[in-house]
Amino acid sequence: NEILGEQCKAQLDAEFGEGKSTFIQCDVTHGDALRDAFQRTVDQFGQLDIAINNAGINNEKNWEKTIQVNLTSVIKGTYLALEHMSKEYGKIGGTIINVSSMAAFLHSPHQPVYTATKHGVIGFTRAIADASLQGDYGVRINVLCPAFVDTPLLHTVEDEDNMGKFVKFKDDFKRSMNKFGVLQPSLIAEGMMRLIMDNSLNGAVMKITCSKGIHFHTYEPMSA
Ligand SMILES: NC(=O)C1=CN([C@@H]2O[C@H](COP(=O)(O)OP(=O)(O)OC[C@H]3O[C@@H](n4cnc5c(N)ncnc54)[C@H](O)[C@@H]3O)[C@@H](O)[C@H]2O)C=CC1
Ligand SMILES: CC/C=C\C[C@H](O)/C=C/C=C\C=C\C=C\C(=O)[C@@H](O)C/C=C\CCC(=O)O
Repeated sequence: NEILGEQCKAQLDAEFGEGKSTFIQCDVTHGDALRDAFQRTVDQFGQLDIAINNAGINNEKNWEKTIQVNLTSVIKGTYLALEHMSKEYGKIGGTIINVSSMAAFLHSPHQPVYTATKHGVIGFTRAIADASLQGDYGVRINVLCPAFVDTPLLHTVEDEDNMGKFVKFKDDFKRSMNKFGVLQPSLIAEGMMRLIMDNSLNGAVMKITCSKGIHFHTYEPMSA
């Protein structure tokens, strides 16, 4: 989103001075453009320390696009970040955050493909985090699962262009939002900072909800 991206850069320039940030417009589903965005970032700032694969859409009509953005591009973004961070590539380490959703824990019958992508982000992130540990990549990789957040994405549940035949269930969504509440983006940012700053976290599944705030999902240890 070039308009919001340039606005964000202007805010950062005002706060931190010119040259401390850059905005690179890129469609994450265009592999070469995504690779180029990572390379231009490293060319400008010298190294890559933190990567957050956040782009996401809600489109049950064009569900193949939803898989491309929400899952395939998160996997591609993770692999590209590892090329610039991992000791296996002679780099110095770093940290990656992939954005899933509480939809992976409390699925909605009205978003079957969105739900599938968010489950996939958790599974991939936990697995690649283990690979990073066992392979001594020097990279911590964690996943963040927000509940409903007050952003434009939330309003797409009312659009037939996004929901297709599931738009008739939009009142169910409103009931869920009333039941579970709607978070502010600032709390999601707080969760991201915690994942970035806590060096003990790798393969963690952070959940952020109105009822429990920032907390972590725990899995039963795998038994033989
Ligand atoms: N808003 C909510 O209730 C929740 C959102 N999430 C997740 O949070 C993440 C961020 O979404 P929000 O900020 O809520 O929505 P948003 O719609 O405000 O932001 C999504 C961003 O992704 C970008 N984007 C979409 N497709 C893209 C593409 N092909 N290439 C590059 N950028 C692209 C958009 O330009 C936009 O800046 C998403 O992964 C979403 O699934 C997770 C749980 C709850
Ligand atoms: C297109 C935007 C639509 C949805 C955005 C988002 O990705 C979907 C969220 C879906 C579900 C949200 C659920 C919220 C649940 C809570 O707030 C919890 O308090 C409910 C209690 C337990 C959940 C189960 C668990 O924690 O394992």
